[in-house]
Amino acid sequence: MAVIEVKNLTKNYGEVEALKSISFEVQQNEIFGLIGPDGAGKSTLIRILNSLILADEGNVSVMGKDPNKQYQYIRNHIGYMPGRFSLYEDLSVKENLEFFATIFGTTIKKSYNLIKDIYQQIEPFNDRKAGALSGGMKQKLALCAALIHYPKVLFLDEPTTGVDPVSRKEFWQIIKGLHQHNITIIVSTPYMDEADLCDRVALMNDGEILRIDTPQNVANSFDKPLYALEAKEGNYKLIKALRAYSFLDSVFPFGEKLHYTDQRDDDITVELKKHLTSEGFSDISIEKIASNTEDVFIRLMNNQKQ
Ligand SMILES: Nc1ncnc2c1ncn2[C@@H]1O[C@H](COP(=O)(O)OP(=O)(O)OP(=O)(O)O)[C@@H](O)[C@H]1O
Repeated sequence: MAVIEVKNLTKNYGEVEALKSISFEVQQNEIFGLIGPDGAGKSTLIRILNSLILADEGNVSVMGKDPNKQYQYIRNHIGYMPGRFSLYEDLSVKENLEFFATIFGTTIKKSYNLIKDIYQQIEPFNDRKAGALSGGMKQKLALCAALIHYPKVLFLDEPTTGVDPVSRKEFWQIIKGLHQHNITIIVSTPYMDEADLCDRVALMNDGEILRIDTPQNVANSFDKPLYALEAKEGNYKLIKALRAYSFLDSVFPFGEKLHYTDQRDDDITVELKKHLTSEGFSDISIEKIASNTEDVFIRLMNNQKQ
């Protein structure tokens, strides 16, 4: 059964088209990732699903309810962790949790089974003011607060943005652990590597969904042979030379190398090396590689611009 159904959803802020007629479904107990850069429309989408803002057009159903009309039901049965820390900095860890538990007519004790793995990590700081916690701890507290009423659906808006790599990894272990509690999770992130940790992802850019699929299918959907390139002269000169090459299909920086596709589909390694040598490049390395989610995303975004 689909827990979330979105059909032709549109949202504008004045001239800005934040969501351009998007459609998708999220199934029960999925970890569904909204992957995309700043401004893609992820927060807008999450806020509409949460009943915090209204859509301009389209149909939305969350747990079978319309966020415009049955927002009280939705708010009682979802958990929401906004992008910015939104708890009370002047209250202690325990006071914050007790406050949110009271709002939902529950207690920390009643929710303990669900939150214990996370809560145990912040419990030693129970009396510390939330404002004095480290970034990773604040994030765990916010997650506990979002879970305090045993939500059926959990929305996490960029929970790992600005978080150090170790805390990011820990946080994803926690998300995975929530799976066993039968909670459907919608998580947004600008980090492409986090796509692989979701069951399915929607790649979003500029108010549109460019692709929805499992991370494996997305990564495998690159439609051309892909090469990683480098040369002693450096990426800047190499990109310039490749842009002038008549067989170029696409080239973009990727980590310390360049990722390159050619108009020809047969193996061009020897041919391209010869060409770059004739252009004065040395220590040239050209390697045929497997694509990943980021390659596919960059390609889809480039196609979207054209
Ligand atoms: N309240 C608002 N008023 C005007 N424009 C807005 C408002 N909220 C968002 N936007 C614009 O709508 C577009 C989508 O923004 P949104 O915040 O949904 O994207 P996002 O993918 O969550 O990215 P971010 O990480 O920057 O929040 C952006 O162009 C943004 O500037």
